Amino acid sequence: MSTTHNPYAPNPSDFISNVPRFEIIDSTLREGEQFANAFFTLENKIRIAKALDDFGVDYIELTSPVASDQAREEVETICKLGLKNSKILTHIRCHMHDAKIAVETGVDGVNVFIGTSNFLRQHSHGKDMSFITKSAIEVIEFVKSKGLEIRFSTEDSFRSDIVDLLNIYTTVDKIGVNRIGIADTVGGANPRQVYELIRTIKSSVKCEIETHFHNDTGCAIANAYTALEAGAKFIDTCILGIGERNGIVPLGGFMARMVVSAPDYVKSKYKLNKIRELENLIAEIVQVNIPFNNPITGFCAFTHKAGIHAKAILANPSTYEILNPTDFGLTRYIHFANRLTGWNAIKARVEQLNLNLTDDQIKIVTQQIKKMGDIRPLGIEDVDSIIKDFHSKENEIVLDDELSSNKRQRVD
Ligand SMILES: CC(=O)SCCNC(=O)CCNC(=O)[C@H](O)C(C)(C)COP(=O)(O)OP(=O)(O)OC[C@H]1O[C@@H](n2cnc3c(N)ncnc32)[C@H](O)[C@@H]1OP(=O)(O)O
Ligand SMILES: O=C(O)CCC(=O)C(=O)O
Ligand SMILES: [Mg+2]
Repeated sequence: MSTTHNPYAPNPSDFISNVPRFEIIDSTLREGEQFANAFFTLENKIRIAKALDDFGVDYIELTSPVASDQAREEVETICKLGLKNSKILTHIRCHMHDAKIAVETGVDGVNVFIGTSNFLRQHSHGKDMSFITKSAIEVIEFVKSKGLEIRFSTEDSFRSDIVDLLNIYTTVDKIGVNRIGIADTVGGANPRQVYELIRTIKSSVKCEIETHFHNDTGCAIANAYTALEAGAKFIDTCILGIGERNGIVPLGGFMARMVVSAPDYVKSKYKLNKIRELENLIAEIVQVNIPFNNPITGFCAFTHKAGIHAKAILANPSTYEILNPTDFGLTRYIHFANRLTGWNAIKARVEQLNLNLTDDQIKIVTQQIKKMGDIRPLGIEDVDSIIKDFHSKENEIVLDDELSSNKRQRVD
């Protein structure tokens, strides 16, 4: 027997990795409010905050209280909910005006940001690095003096000069911040760039690292995972990934990634069976459908179709599943009403229908199903009626055989 390890055929346990004990900063009520379709009433904000708390996210980030009178009221109201699991943050510009309002709202901490790339320095706030550094120090010291958590983030970190980044991060680290934030604001970073930047920054600061990945190029979850491998601890998420443009790391998809990499930690900390409820809640409020290929909750995320897959799934679901639907309170489904089906899947259906057919008979009826599946899409009723017809005809043949053998016996 060969003992060569095949790297393309890992066991489920081969996906477990040594990522740190990460924490989730869910920004559905901040970044998510920047999603084109989002209009959150106070009542809905409370529903979402309570649902996120129940799921177990570590932090909930709220829209700046400076955005509007109502926004401020919402921050104050959510801070008074007395959530059990989640601390409350608000997200403000690196500006004393915003900081003074934020610290009065009752939040546990403040997430401060300012753009450091040439694009943002020229076209957003127009400030140079020395002004940014001065404002950062002033705001951080002020928020700390109020006894609140403080995170300082550079917006558009991946298009910022590395020397500027190291200077600003080491400066704020020396003053003492809870976290620094690294943001892929335009969603252009790839996992290798994420690994390199976070490794470099991690080796220069003592504080923890939070990350914020946009999904413009489809790398958000992969980048979040790589950030953890590189030493980040906090990941920003939104339910269904909603946010500015096409959004950021989706909470559910990120959980799918992490339950494979750190199953004990994830299952003990977060109520995975609440993901569907959370996503349905947001989908309804922002009027979108859950994508068919969404991790975990897409309508066919646990549906197996081809005969080869169905046979192996019936023998051992892990053969073709890296996620176990029961971890999310869901069930798997075997789609047997199509021409790609095989006799093992049809046998399982015959057993469900409580009918008796031999394996050879099931192979014949499977061919009949495939013939019909060549002509048109099939429903379960089509397959069931083919099986039942076949079964009745086979029974008639048996009865005929029995009758003629009885007759023969009488003649004999
Ligand atoms: C990448 C991100 O998602 S960052 C978070 C984005 N979030 C938001 O924008 C929250 C909602 N925003 C708002 O309600 C408004 O934009 C406000 C209240 C913050 C500001 O409104 P306005 O004063 O009317 O300014 P406006 O939105 O047109 O422009 C942004 C202003 O913030 C300044 N600014 C932008 N980023 C920063 C920053 N990180 N730190 C300090 N100032 C900043 C800009 O210079 C500009 O000020 P200016 O008009 O004096 O030049
Ligand atoms: O505050 C941050 O770290 C991120 C802000 C943001 O939403 C972004 O840069 O896309
Ligand atoms: Mg963002």
